[in-house]
Amino acid sequence: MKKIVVSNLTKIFGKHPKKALSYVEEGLSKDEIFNKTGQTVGLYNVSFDVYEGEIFVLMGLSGSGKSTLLRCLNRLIEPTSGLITIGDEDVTKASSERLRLIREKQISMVFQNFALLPHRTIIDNVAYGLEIQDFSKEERHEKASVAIETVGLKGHEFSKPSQLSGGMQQRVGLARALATDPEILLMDEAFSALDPLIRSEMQDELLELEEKMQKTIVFVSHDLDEALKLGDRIALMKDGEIAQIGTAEEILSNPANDYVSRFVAGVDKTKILTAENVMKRPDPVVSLKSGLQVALKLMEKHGISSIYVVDKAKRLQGFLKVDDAVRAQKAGKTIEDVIIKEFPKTTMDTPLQDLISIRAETDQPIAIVNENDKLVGVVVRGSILAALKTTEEDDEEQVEEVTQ
Ligand SMILES: Nc1ncnc2c1ncn2[C@@H]1O[C@H](COP(=O)(O)OP(=O)(O)OP(=O)(O)O)[C@@H](O)[C@H]1O
Repeated sequence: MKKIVVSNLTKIFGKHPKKALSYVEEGLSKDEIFNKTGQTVGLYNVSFDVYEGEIFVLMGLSGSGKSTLLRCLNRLIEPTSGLITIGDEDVTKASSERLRLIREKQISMVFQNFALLPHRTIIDNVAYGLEIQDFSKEERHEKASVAIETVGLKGHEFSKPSQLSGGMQQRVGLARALATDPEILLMDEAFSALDPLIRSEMQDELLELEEKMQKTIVFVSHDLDEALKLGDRIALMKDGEIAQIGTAEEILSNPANDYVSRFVAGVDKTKILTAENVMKRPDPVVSLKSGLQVALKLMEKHGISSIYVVDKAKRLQGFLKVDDAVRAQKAGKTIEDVIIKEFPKTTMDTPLQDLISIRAETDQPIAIVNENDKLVGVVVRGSILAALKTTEEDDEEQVEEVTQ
């Protein structure tokens, strides 16, 4: 279900957006527009949806418009034009009183610099959002304690922020955002100020928390690895526009243009892509009860030297080699007598790097099965090589393999 819908959002910084807008429409660059008008194009014609319960990452270089876009969602920055719908509500039309309520109850923000109040204890920092909502002290502390426990800071309730490490302070920031139980979390470079190890730990914890909480999260990051790790989907921004939206796999395996290709060029695809991204259809297969004759016919028709064998429920039973099948048929045997049951088999979420290791140890294609052991795909060497190539030109040279 769509939680946030952004349509044709534009933000021009400056007092005379109209002139700048007409220049953007003419195709002038951001710099040219600034030189001519003194106005800065923050965002131009941005549209995307965020689904309930997903982590949607806004990624891009410095100045590409990530923070502007994030802040437009709760109108900390006023859009110049366009529509933002949250749930059923058009946020661009919300009154200032309604906006206050939305920010208090529906959308929380986590900032890079933690933004904690230095003289307050951790529990009172976390309870801050509840305090403005006039909860009693008892209720505030009760809810804040739960949030503190959620982020793993139990025992630190009465410390002051300066007594905590950077990583712990950002946990407080997260707990404060969670304490009001918002539907949406906006996280602006929330982990960027942390040391790499702590940062990676926080990313893992956010993923774990998200699994339990199922909040809708919009996460700004300029770090590609972070975006790939956290994002269910990623919007890659360039000069105030969206260059591509997609899952990490989609962006890596099918970059929309040269800019995206260059942006993701250094990524180790073997850790991101999985069997699901590289497998091909297991076509054809033969069922156990069809018998050797049908199996041989299918192999001949498709020009293949082996075939997977499935049972009535399409569960994978093994595979059959053409030579074995011919010999068995002559000897009056059945598929069961010659079916090979030892073969590489794995699931759709197996990373490419593991597929490569499996493939290195065997000549057989790798069978990909679902949770019911049904054959859903097959990975041949050509599919792995093709996935590792980056440019379209390379793709044309795809190595074909006909073992299957
Ligand atoms: N208040 C402002 N007034 C004028 N220009 C602004 C303002 N805020 C942002 N901009 C400009 O809008 C563009 C987008 O900035 P934004 O901060 O959204 O980028 P960003 O991708 O978040 O960058 P960073 O990672 O450095 O924070 C930039 O050119 C920036 O200079």
